[in-house]
Amino acid sequence: MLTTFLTHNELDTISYTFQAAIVIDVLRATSTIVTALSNGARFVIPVGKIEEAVDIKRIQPDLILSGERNGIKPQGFDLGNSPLEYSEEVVSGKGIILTTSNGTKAIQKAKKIAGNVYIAAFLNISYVVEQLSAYENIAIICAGNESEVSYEDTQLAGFIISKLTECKRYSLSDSSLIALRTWEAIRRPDFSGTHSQKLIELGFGRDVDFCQKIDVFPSVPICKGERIVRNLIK
Ligand SMILES: O=C(O)[C@H](CS(=O)(=O)O)OP(=O)(O)O
Ligand SMILES: [Mg+2]
Repeated sequence: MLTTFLTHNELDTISYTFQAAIVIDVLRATSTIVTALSNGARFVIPVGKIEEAVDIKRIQPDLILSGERNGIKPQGFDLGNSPLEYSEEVVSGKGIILTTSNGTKAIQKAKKIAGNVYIAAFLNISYVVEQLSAYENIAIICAGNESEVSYEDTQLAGFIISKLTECKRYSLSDSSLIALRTWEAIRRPDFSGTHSQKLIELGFGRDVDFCQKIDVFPSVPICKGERIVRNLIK
């Protein structure tokens, strides 16, 4: 069964569990996590609140404190939520604390409903599908924007469902069918939604271009305890 959640707020009332969950926040948290780990970061700690992130940094000052609120890097933070900031020179060998508006909250909620939690972006989609095809009962979690559906996240969910159902027979929830049909209508990333526009207005147009790239990084981040680590695909 493939069950899709179109926003992270939908997880608040879930009382059942899944073998695996995949978290999608194309703009921009999961694109940033995939990029950071692929560029050699040792781990990412996803955190819901700014104060929590700052507390971790106080105890472990060597970690990079990063994230955003309203798209912008909070005062005193080392990095924002732009994947392009997470170059090899900046993150290689480092641990990162990340707090964002939606993505890191979605990851924390995913950990409550599944033992195996993976992180997806267009940047690593085929590698994600390879890992997921081992499971029968999968939650596909789109972060969305608070309780609003995100167009890009829904497209990627549909792309993943399209690839998974090519290799195996799965039942689809209605939300999975909505995501699949959204993807099938275009069959390429279409970043014409409101979030892309907002990021372009904030000066992050290059992020919007970058996050549309497919299969740039052969790695699938996976949650291990409080950390997200790189699962290198050979
Ligand atoms: O930084 C982002 O892209 C968003 C925040 S906003 O929608 O731009 O305000 O955060 P995310 O948690 O990655 O969706
Ligand atoms: Mg988002």
